[in-house]
Amino acid sequence: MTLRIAITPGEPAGIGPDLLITLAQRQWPAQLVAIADGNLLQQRAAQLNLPLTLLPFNPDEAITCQQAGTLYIHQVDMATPAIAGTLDEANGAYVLETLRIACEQNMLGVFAAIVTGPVHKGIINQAGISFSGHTEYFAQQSNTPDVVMMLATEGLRVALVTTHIPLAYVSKAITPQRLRKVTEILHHDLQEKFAISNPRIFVCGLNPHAGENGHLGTEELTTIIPTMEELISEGMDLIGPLPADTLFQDKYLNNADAVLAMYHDQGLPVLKYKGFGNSVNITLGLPFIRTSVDHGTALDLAGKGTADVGSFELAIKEAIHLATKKAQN
Ligand SMILES: NC(=O)C1=CN([C@@H]2O[C@H](COP(=O)(O)OP(=O)(O)OC[C@H]3O[C@@H](n4cnc5c(N)ncnc54)[C@H](O)[C@@H]3O)[C@@H](O)[C@H]2O)C=CC1
Ligand SMILES: NCC(=O)COP(=O)(O)O
Repeated sequence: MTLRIAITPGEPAGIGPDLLITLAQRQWPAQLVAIADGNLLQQRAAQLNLPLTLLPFNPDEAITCQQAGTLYIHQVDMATPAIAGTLDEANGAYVLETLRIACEQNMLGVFAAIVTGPVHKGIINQAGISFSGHTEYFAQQSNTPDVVMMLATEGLRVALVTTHIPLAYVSKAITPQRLRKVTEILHHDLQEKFAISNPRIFVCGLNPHAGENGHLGTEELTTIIPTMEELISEGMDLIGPLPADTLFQDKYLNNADAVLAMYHDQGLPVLKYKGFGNSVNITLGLPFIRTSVDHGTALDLAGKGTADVGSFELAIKEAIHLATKKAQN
């Protein structure tokens, strides 16, 4: 069965378009539909000296595998032409519109998954649109109250209890309800999406040394341990809370199906140190499959042809893999 995958290249001044054009030089076992401005892709392909034939996307046509050097295009007009490496807030609404269409069309079943390239959160906000990330945006657009950001590389999966919020708000955001919901979604998706029958999840503490019995912070005693005890009594295999500074060692990781970190910069630096360029970001709990890259817009590399395609490639492959499994079930 051939599947149809929506791809949003993200910020037009960043490396997302470059990476998509580079990856379109090969044949894919799925139909890849870029939701983007075709003029941007043609202009960037010329800048990178790569051939690109854009084929108008028609959802009523039969789904065929992607041929090398081609991309299907669902046209969304930019407000102004993009210059590689130079952000322009005039295109903030365009970026959001590509995400909105991708979400809507996935909800309607036109696509089997969404793969997103990197967006620049700052320039979207500068354009007057409140935006903290794809994860939160897709949750809101699909009316999903709780979703989980998980990044995965060979040998390590890291999921986050909180995502794109200021550090000052993290403690308050780690409520028993949120921790329970995140752990349930992670546990469920490790079973359903990754075929792990009884997932073992290692849980980080929030405070240094996991609070040192309340002497260095109390969230472990008031929230994390009681919630974990409840979930363990319901049958989950949870270990922790362990001090985050010593959790990420093979002794634990060799027996872990995932690590649950309390906040963005607790878990992701370790994941990216291990596998930057070879990691994929997967949103768990959404009503559709969504994968993404492990990196940002890398404006310093846009238009130069030197950006590493590894993570974008993995994001497309993982989306095809997850969507194929879902279709088979
Ligand atoms: N999936 C997404 O939409 C993501 C978006 N971002 C956004 O990207 C913007 C820039 O963020 P930064 O923190 O500067 O991170 P960044 O990932 O864009 O750049 C950090 C460093 O990594 C390098 N780098 C990034 N991707 C690379 C690649 N594919 N190949 C080779 N080198 C690469 C860059 O050249 C730079 O030196 C921010 O607005 C951030 O919010 C960040 C992460 C993910
Ligand atoms: N650090 C991950 C990141 O910024 C990408 O998040 P999202 O846009 O996929 O929600």
